[in-house]
Amino acid sequence: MEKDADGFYTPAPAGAEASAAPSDSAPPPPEEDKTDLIKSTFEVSVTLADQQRDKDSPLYSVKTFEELGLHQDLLKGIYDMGFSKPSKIQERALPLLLSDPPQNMIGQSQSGTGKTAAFVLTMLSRVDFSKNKPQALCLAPSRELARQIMSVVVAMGKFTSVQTEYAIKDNLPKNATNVTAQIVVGTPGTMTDLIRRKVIDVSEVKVFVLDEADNMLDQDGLGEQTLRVKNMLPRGGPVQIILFSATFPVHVRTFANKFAPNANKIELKQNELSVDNIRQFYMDCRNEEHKYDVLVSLYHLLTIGQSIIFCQHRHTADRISQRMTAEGHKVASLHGAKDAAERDSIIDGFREGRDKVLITTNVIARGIDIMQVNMVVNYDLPLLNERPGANKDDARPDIETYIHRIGRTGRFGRKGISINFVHDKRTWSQMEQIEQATGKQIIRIETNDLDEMETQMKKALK
Ligand SMILES: Nc1ncnc2c1ncn2[C@@H]1O[C@H](COP(=O)(O)OP(=O)(O)OP(=O)(O)O)[C@@H](O)[C@H]1O
Repeated sequence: MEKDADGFYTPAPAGAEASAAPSDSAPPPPEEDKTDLIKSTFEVSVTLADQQRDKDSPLYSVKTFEELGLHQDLLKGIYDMGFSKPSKIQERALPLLLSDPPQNMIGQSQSGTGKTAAFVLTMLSRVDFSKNKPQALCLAPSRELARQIMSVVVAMGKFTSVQTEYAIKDNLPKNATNVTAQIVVGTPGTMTDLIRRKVIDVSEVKVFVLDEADNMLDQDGLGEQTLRVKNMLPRGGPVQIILFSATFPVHVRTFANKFAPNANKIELKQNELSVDNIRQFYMDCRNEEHKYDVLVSLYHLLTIGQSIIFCQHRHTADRISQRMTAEGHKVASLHGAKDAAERDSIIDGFREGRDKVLITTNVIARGIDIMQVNMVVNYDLPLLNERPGANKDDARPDIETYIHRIGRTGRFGRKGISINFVHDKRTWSQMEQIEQATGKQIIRIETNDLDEMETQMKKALK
């Protein structure tokens, strides 16, 4: 993050993190890559200060962090991270989260508006650093997100003596016996396993956080595993349950209310679900093969900043990344079938800007926060789980996943672009359903006029 003398915020230039990395791993972009498009991203003078003064912005706040009742050491951590003013969700949620006696919370706010800080600051505020026992547990749907949340815990807790531990696959040694860290962040399967084996003693746990809570509670997803963790928590002492997400579809709300009874609630209206700084486009492709050709023709634009290409299936992600690599393009691919170490190194490489194009599945559709990502491509539109034997033509779009996918760009007030590939009647109708559900227009761009495409994109990023 970069701020100028007036407190204005300038989006981090593409590859900014990379320039902080050793020079052999992240060479500066060649001069010829610095097209008008990249300049336009640099020169965007949308200021964070302006957005934080606009009542309608999710980044708006009246108060300062000092007024939210945070400990001095945490304020130091916040300022050290470069934050100056809270966002709307932080301003509204933190006083409720920190009040005593602790109350449950169901909090909703658009992607990239700072929910992580709200629950991380709560965990850091509630734990007793003098006790060497787990006191706050946080669950996320993917190891990538758990690792990212942990990096926020560590950064915000930099001026405290907090100890942390992961509950993610292949992280703790097989013979680990006793976790002494106060804050444990992980995924539900591994967390359950470690609690069952008494590696994690939950007797002192007082905060339980679910990030991407609608996904974590969904019976078609991680719901069962998450409930298992909750049922192992101490029943005597009150545990503060905190659920956060950008989306809470109707079908999980009832369960969320049961899971976090009597919670304070912060909710969004249906037409507020995605932020306006993400401009949405679609490209009319002729067929599956043409989708691939169009993607390749976009390669130059994809690499100006960073981009994420979402596919519905792992094999598609593998196939197109292998094909593009064989044709001399540099792309990375990530999905759940890769082993833990490989997943870590792929996402780290992308985060550090060594790779600019990441081809993936829904595994990182949620939560992943990489500022330089200014483009998301839905190579395949996200679909709800197809029931065995169901007619393919009836497949419905997965609106929540769509909102989370496009939310990988346009983080904390930055501009971003999303492009949907449609290639037949079915995908066209699915896109229309998405447009209707989100209330946001999706604009057509030509597939065969690269100059026109670049012009439109420049405009969108301004
Ligand atoms: N008050 C603040 N001032 C400046 N930057 C902030 C502030 N709060 C959060 N950020 C930054 O904004 C980005 C987005 O925050 P975060 O990842 O918490 O969003 P989120 O609401 O959890 O999004 P998602 O729904 O996609 O998970 C992060 O890079 C974070 O460091």
